[in-house]
Amino acid sequence: MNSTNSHTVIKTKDLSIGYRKKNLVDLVALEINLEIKKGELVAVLGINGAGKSTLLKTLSGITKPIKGEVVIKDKKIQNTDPSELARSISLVLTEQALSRNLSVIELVALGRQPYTNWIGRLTNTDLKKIMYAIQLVNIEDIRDKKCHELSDGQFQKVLIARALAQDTPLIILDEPTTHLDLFHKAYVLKLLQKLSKDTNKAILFATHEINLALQLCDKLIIIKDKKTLYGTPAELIKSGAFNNLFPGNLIRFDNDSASFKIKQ
Ligand SMILES: Nc1ncnc2c1ncn2[C@@H]1O[C@H](COP(=O)(O)OP(=O)(O)OP(=O)(O)O)[C@@H](O)[C@H]1O
Repeated sequence: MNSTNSHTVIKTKDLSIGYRKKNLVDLVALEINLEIKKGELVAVLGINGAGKSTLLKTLSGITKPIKGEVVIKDKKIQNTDPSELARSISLVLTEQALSRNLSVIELVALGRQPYTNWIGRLTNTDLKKIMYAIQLVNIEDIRDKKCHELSDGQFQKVLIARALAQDTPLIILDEPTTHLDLFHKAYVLKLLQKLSKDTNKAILFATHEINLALQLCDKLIIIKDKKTLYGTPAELIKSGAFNNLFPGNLIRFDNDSASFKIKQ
């Protein structure tokens, strides 16, 4: 296997993703070749059912590749044990059944699980990382609230703080702006952009907020018709990647404003 550049956080080689049922393979996308580096903010885009969640699940080791490789720290993900993986990738799934009865600080502290001993006792280093994560996301004022008392936007920030406390080189988020209003969508994605630069972590997220992703991300992964395109927003716009992203004639991509418009 070729060794990765020291700035590479995760890469794939001829990766095919999908689901196996008995002897049948349901292929979602194929020949995915991408490389995400430290400090990069990368969005996965595509219409409903294109395969965004499947890609994130495969990159985080939850779903096995159908073919090809996912490589983290020069090692295939299949050969990485779960505790090592938990120190490499933190995963934020908005719909996950997390106890909303925990306080904010307790939920953020769960991010330290990969490092704590079997009774889960937190060391001073753990506490420092928890407080630092809370400070980075600017939620000091709600740290003692119960999670069920929070708005969706506040809860999303708490989940991001938990991922930061886990202190991994890669954070993966599946639709982190679902249920948020336009202001909070922009706020959360701008926060992710700032965190990627301030902490030098790679942050990868799936989203339907294409206009915001075009403005904020370093790179974009587009999944369409089982194929992926990977590049900077400028490269993808230039190659016409957005022109046929959606079916029909309802919306069109406007190159000048780099955004989608309703066809009048
Ligand atoms: N556990 C599963 N088993 C079999 N097929 C699945 C499974 N999960 C998803 N799929 C199928 O894989 C395809 C891609 O689904 P996926 O959830 O990855 O898309 P998505 O781009 O994240 O969609 P959305 O934007 O609606 O969340 C779909 O056809 C879906 O039905």
